[in-house]
Amino acid sequence: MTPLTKIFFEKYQGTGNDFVMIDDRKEQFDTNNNELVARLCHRRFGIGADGLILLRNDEKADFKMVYFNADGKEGSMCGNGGRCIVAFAHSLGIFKDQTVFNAVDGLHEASITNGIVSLKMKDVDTVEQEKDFYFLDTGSPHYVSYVENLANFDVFGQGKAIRYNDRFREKGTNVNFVQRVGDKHLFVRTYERGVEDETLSCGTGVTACAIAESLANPTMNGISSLGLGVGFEVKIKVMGGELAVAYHKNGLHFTNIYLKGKAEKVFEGTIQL
Ligand SMILES: N[C@H](CCC[C@H](N)C(=O)O)C(=O)O
Repeated sequence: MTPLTKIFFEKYQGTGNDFVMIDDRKEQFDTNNNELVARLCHRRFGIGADGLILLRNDEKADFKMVYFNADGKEGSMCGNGGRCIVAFAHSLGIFKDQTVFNAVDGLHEASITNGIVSLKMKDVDTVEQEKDFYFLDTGSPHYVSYVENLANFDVFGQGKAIRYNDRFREKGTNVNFVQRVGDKHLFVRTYERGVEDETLSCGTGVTACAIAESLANPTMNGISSLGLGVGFEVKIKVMGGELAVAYHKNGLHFTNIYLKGKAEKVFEGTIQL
C-alpha cells in the first residue's frame, strides 16, 4: 500500500445528510486511521461531514461501500450515504441505470433516475414494541418515539439522554422522534449515534419510522399485492427535505423496503496530508 499524501474527494449530500466520498478502488486509504476520518469530517478542522464513505471494488457486486461516522469509527448501514454512493458510482460510470453494491449489512439493489436514488434496504424481521417506543434494525439500530410539536422538540437533549441511558450506553442507538402530519406522511428528526448530534436527515432512521407507523397507526391502509403481503408508501419530511419509503408488510416481516430521495454532489477538492 503506497501511503497517500494527497486525497481527492467529492462531497455529497442526501436531504442534508452530508458525506465525504472517496474513490478508493486502489485501496490506498487506511481504514484504521480513525483520527484522519474524524478530522476530515470535522466542520472546522476539516471538510465537514456527518460521515466519510470509501467506494471500493467488490467481488460479488458492482462496488463496495465502506462507511465511517463523523467520530471516525466504522458505522453500521447508512441509508442516505447509500443513496449518495449510488449517485457517486453513477457519476464514475460504474453503472448506467441499475446497480447492486455491497455494504456492511449485505447486498443492496439501487437505481437512479433524474438524481432521485431508490435504494433497497435489508428486510426487517422483528420490531420491538414498547409502551413509549419501537426499536428495530434497518441496517442500523433505531429507537422510534412519537412526540407532539416536533418542530420545537429538544431532539439533541432528549436523543442524547436515550442514546446514553443504561440500555443503550454501550452499543449506542440512533434516536428518532416522529410526528404524524397526514395520511402516510410523517415528520422525523433524528439524533445520530457516531455523529452524537441531530443530523438533518437519517435514511435508515426514516425507514424505521415508516415501518413503525404501520404498527402505530391502525387506520393506515395499505394496498394488497399478491403474495407479498400489504404494500405501503410513506412520505417523510425531514429537516433537510423530503424522502419516501415503500415496503411490503406481512405480520412483523417487512420486505421489499425501498428508500427514495435526492442525492447530489456539492463540491470536490484535494486534501493535502
Ligand atoms: N445517517 C445514516 C445512519 C448512519 C448510522 C450511524 N449513525 C450508526 O448508527 O452507525 C443513514 O442515513 O441511515
